[in-house]
Amino acid sequence: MDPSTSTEKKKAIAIITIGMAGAGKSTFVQRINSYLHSQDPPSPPYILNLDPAVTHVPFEANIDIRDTVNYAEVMKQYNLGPNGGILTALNLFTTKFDQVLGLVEKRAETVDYVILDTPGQIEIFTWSASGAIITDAVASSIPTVVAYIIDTPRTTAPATFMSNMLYACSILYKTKLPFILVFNKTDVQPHDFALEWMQDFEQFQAALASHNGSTDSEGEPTYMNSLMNSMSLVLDEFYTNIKAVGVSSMTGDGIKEFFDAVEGEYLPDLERARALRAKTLQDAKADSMDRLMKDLDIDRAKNPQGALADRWDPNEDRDGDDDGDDGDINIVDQNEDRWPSQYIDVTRARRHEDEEINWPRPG
Ligand SMILES: Nc1nc2c(ncn2[C@@H]2O[C@H](COP(=O)(O)OP(=O)(O)OP(=O)(O)O)[C@@H](O)[C@H]2O)c(=O)[nH]1
Repeated sequence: MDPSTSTEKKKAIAIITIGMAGAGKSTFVQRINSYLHSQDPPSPPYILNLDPAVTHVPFEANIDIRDTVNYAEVMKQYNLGPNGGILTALNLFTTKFDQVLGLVEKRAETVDYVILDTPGQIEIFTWSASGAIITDAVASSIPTVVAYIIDTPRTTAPATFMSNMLYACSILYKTKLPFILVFNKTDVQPHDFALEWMQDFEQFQAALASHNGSTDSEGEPTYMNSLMNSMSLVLDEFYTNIKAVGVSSMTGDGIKEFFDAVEGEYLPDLERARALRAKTLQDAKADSMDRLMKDLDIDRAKNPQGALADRWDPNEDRDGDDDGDDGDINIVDQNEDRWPSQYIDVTRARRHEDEEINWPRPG
C-alpha cells in the first residue's frame, strides 16, 4: 500500500517536546495533559516518556522507557557516565521502537494527541541516531509537530536569546518538522520582549549593541557585533515561518493558544509533511539504523566486558526488523497491560520461571 495514504483512520497529532535541561518540558507535558483531560469531552492524550534517567515524571506515561531499559544497569554494564548511559539506554530502546510505534499507531485512531517527552539533555535526542529514528518513525506515521520549550526568564539577554534561537533553528533543520516556539515560565517573565525581537530585528540589534557595546576602542564595529548582526538577519528568515506562543506550565496560561497554534495553523501542513516523510522513510530508516548500530559498536568496543554481557549479537538485527528472535522483550502500554514490562537484559543473566524479579523503577 502507498505509505502516504495509509493513515486515513488516524486523527491524532504527535507533539514532540524538546528543550534545554530545566526549560520545563515535563511540567509542560503535565500541563497539556491536564488541559486535555479537562476538555469537554475529556481528550486524554497518549504519552511516551523517553527520558530513562528521570526520577519523577509528573504525569502518567502510557509508555515509559524506564520500564524497558534499566538506565543504572546500562551505566554499570557499559561503564558509562550519566550522559553516555542515557544515550545508550535510548539506543537500546530504539531497537524496540517498532513495537512502540505499533502501540502508538493503534491508539492514534482513538486519541487526539500523542505526546513525547524527551531526555533532559537536549543533544541526546536531537543529535543522536536514535533521536532521528524515533522522530522519523513517529512523523512518518502520524502528523507531528515539535514543541521547542524555552526557559523565558533565562533567555532575556540578547546573546543568550540568539544562541537559543540558533539552536532551535538547527533542530528545525534537522527534523524538518512544523515547529512551535513555546516560551515557558511566563508567570515569572512575560515573553513580549521575545516577540518584539522576533518581529523587528532592528530592535534586537539595538538590544545587542546596548548589551555588548557595538564598537571597539577605535570606533570600529566589533567582530562579535558584526557577527551577531548578520546572524540576527538569518534568524529573521527563520522567524517568518515559525509560530511562537507564551505559556506558563505552572499556571496554565497560554496553553489554549498553544493548541490553537497546533491545530489552526498546521493541520494541513502536518498531513502533507507526514505523507512526504512516509515516502522517503525506507532509505532514511536503513541509514539511521546503520548509524545506530555503529553507535552501539562504539559502546561495545570501548567496553568489551559490557559487550559480552549484552544479550544481542552485534550483527543481529542490522536490518532493523523485529523478526521475533527477541520476542521476550515486550514494550507495554501501562494502561492496558500488566505492569511491569520486561527490561532489555543487558547482563545476559538468564531468568528462571520461578525467579523473583525486582523492577527497580526509579521514583
Ligand atoms: N515558575 C515556573 N516554573 C516552571 C514552569 N515550568 C517549569 N517550571 C519549573 O522549572 C523546573 C524544571 O522543570 P521540568 O519540567 O523538570 O523541566 P525539564 O525540562 O523537564 O527538566 P529536565 O528533564 O531535567 O531537563 C522545575 O522546578 C519546574 O517547577 C513555569 O511555567 N513557571
